[in-house]
Amino acid sequence: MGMNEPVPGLAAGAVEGPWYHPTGNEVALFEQCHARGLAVMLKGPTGCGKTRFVEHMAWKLGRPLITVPCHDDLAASDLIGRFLIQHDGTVWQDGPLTRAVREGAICYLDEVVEARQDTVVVLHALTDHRRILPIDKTGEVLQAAPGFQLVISYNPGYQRMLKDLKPSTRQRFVAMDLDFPPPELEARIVQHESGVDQAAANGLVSLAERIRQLRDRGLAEVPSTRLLIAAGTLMASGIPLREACYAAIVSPLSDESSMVDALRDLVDATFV
Ligand SMILES: Nc1ncnc2c1ncn2[C@@H]1O[C@H](COP(=O)(O)OP(=O)(O)OP(=O)(O)O)[C@@H](O)[C@H]1O
Repeated sequence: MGMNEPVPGLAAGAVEGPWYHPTGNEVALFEQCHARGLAVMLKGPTGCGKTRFVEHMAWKLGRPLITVPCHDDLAASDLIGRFLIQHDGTVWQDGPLTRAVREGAICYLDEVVEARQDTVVVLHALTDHRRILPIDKTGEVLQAAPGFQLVISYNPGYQRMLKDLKPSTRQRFVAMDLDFPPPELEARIVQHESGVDQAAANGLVSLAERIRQLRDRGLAEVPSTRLLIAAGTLMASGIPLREACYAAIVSPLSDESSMVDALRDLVDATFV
């Protein structure tokens, strides 16, 4: 989701909110962190439900949500704001973090480990008792409005050797581990999100279980709940089961022919 875009499902499903099925005690834990102004770090593999969880919690807590996808070019000014040159001078424009601080929104920094270290450091004064955001360029020091909460996501397996969060940053967050849900629950999620029938959802999850065992045998990324939902969506729209799995699970996971063959064999064994 891009910066500043509305939360999907919020307008359409405002009564029910973005659907999220808890996998443990994460809802109560998040609520307590929110009430006490504690920043949260969501740890977990790609596509396991971190973003959906934040969307759900923002809705549940009645706070606006401002999402920022992080990347290695993300500068502090992309978060805080900058002066824009106009015909009659310059005007200051708040960045997404500053807006969240002023509005008392939940600010979600997706894949924060991608951001430059000097960018991450601007978060520090917001994550302790001060709850302030100094804006050097305007000389302002903003006090975070009630309801402001910082949430970051972090995929511990991804690029582990290359990038990591500094301990001084990590220790400013309450960490919550979100992993793929247990099989029965993951099947329910796949069924709900894709509209596929129960038998096919169970099949997709047992396929995922088998493929996830290949993690240490040459498969860099294992299939996420998101991939299973994509395959289920194709199935529900009439694409034959195996074809849907080849397109939505096997091909996105690997380009290497021996691995692709092994994955296809697993698909064929699951959906005989
Ligand atoms: N517990 C859950 N309840 C409801 N839906 C879920 C749950 N877990 C996963 N999903 C589904 O999986 C999809 C992918 O999850 P999401 O986009 O939240 O992953 P993510 O962990 O934020 O991934 P990334 O790290 O790639 O951003 C969601 O759109 C949702 O359909």
